[in-house]
Amino acid sequence: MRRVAKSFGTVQVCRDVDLAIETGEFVTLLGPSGCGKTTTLNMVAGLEDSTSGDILLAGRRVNELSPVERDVAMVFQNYALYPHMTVAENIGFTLRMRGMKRAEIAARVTAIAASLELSHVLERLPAQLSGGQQQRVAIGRALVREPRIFLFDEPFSNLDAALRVKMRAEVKQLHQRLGVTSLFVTHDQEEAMSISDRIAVMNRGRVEQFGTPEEIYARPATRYVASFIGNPQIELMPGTVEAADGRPAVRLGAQVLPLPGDGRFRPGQKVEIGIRPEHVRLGAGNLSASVRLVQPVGPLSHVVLDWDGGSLTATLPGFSRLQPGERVSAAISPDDMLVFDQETGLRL
Ligand SMILES: Nc1ncnc2c1ncn2[C@@H]1O[C@H](COP(=O)(O)OP(=O)(O)OP(=O)(O)O)[C@@H](O)[C@H]1O
Repeated sequence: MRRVAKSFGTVQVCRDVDLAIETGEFVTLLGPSGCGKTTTLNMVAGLEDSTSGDILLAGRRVNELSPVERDVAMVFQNYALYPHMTVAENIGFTLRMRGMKRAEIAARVTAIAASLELSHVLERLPAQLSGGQQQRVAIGRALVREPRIFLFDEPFSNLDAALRVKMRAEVKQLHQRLGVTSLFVTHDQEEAMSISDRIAVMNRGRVEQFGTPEEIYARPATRYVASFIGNPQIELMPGTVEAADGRPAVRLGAQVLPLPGDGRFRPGQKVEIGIRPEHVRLGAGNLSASVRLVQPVGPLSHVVLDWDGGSLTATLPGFSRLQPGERVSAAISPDDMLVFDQETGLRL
């Protein structure tokens, strides 16, 4: 997509969306409700016209082409299976519409059903399937057409949490096997991180950052991206850069924490410091805090700390023995701190 914009009347919902998706790539549009993800996907699908800009598929402008001519396949939140047709008939439906021979349809349906582990339910009606199976039928129906691009609009949002995690893995494995270019929409950052080759983080109709899960997580371009990705959320604290013993440091309330000495910072600069929970090390360091809350989640414990600069969450391995009210000292390596310009929100 090149500089794509979309307005509904006077309301602009997408601006300057530039996304170059490689053939075979799995890309996710991630952002909160209303940020324009579905509208962007619909413009790729041809279900919605763009107000300006180019939609390109395999290098060709397709703005004027219908959804069918674009050769894209869409999987929606509600699977929209035909209730009176069997699984086999649902999967083969578009092929029958195209007038393909029965034997060829049967062969394709059999192959797709095998890859989606649906072979044993081919003669059932959708109502006789679990939610996950229905979802796989919907994917099978899209796959059987051998589309150029697969578009998914929050396909797992109607499933319970456990099934959602399972379906993520299934879709990812399917993509690894078949390599169909895919564009996936979700507001769930963990889903996006776990499934994508690259993620486009959207905010109010714009793409704030387009990168691999690691780039987005470890090197967020903006404060918004940093706070949207990560669970527990990154802790953000306003501070001012100063020089301590000739080295840059940041003052957060009464505490002073060293910053990397690579020339990125100047004294007096207003910044916002981002600290991820796994970067807070307890037991050594000059940040003195008290334990407010210990939340074990199995492999990890999230420990919420109070200090005079605010609160901070530390993620520790296993079951923490810390008690509420206990005093601890914490250290954060300068290289682990994400520093943003307070005004622009851009990472420095
Ligand atoms: N047909 C329409 N007419 C007017 N406004 C619309 C229309 N479709 C979407 N919008 C508005 O455009 C904005 C973006 O909607 P969109 O559905 O793309 O967001 P989204 O990020 O997919 O959110 P969600 O996850 O809630 O679906 C919203 O503010 C929405 O109200």
